[in-house]
Amino acid sequence: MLNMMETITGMNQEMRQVALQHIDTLTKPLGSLGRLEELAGDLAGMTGNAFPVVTPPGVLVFAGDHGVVEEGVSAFPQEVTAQMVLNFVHGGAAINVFSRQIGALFEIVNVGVATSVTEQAVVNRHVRFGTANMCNENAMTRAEAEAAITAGYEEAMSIMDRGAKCLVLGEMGIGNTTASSAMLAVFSGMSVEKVIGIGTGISEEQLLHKTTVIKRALRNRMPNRKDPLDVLMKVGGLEIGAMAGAMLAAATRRIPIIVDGFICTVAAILAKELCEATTDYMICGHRSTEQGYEVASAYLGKKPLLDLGLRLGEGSGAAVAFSVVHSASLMLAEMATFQTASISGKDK
Ligand SMILES: Cc1cc2ncn([C@H]3O[C@H](COP(=O)(O)O)[C@@H](O)[C@H]3O)c2cc1C
Ligand SMILES: O=C(O)c1cccnc1
Repeated sequence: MLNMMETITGMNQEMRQVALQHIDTLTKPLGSLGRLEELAGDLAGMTGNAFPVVTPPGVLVFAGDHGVVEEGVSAFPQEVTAQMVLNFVHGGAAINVFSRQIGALFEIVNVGVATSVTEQAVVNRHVRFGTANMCNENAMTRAEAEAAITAGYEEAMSIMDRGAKCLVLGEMGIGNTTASSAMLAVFSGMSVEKVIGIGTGISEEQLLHKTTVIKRALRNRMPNRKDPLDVLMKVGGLEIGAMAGAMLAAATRRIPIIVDGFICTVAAILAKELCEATTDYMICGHRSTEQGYEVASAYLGKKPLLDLGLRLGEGSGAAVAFSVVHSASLMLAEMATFQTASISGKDK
């Protein structure tokens, strides 16, 4: 665990400045490409390259189940996780469509589905058959929490070895908004009411019940806010740990990470708690409408790129946001300067 984080250092500020200065010489009024300019500067700082390349992106979707679903916290039954894994294999999920659109390397990783998954196309990094119900016992052991993080770390290393220049991370796990809200309540110190949301679409009444369930779990488990692994093992999820591990790997390799919606943002917070410098490599792809997202993104200290009213997960919003990240990198690399295009500068 420790040596995973040893080699993570913050972004290269000098290279960021070099890129920003170059952007000011391009054929456009100063600052007129707004956040794309900021983003391009950040990409240069992350990669240490004045002309960063983000293609091909690598999409990793981690799947895991949640024992807490037996409390009735989701609108869908647990078996949907495994059924959606098959949908990913057959290419019919939203994330498949958007991954094809952006020419991504794609991998689905089973870290904790509750039933056995035998499909060849699914990478088997199975840690356990779903988490335990956090109301009654720890979601997982400390060793399992470490194994989930390691699985994510190693799969991210592997997809980067195969050429991925930017990571899009996603998840599938019925019940995982409950685990995410519980983790966020602990890390942010905010009330459960502020960090919950309707997930797959539960009713007002079910939302109240979900709040009660999370409060009970937090009271029974007492996660230690200062010990990120304790929070993950007591009230977290295997796919959440794996996404955090993948983020640590990307930061180690100076590869940009596009963070998806609510669940992925909570994984980003876990990665931040494990190693603060990891946040330098994160780009928040989109603003999820899950209520708790506001607290999560504020705690992470990042402003999402897109606001499309999405609340799906799977990495879908991050995959859509990839095109914006790609635009920023191409603008930096391909636009002419005032000098090369012989365009007159601004009148003094
Ligand atoms: C068909 C279907 C596809 C999904 N893809 C992502 N999620 C999303 O919904 C789940 C979290 O919501 P909750 O905590 O309310 O269960 C996660 O699996 C998340 O990725 C899906 C949910 C469903 C039903
Ligand atoms: O924003 C998300 O990641 C999200 C929100 C609701 C349900 N599933 C995922």
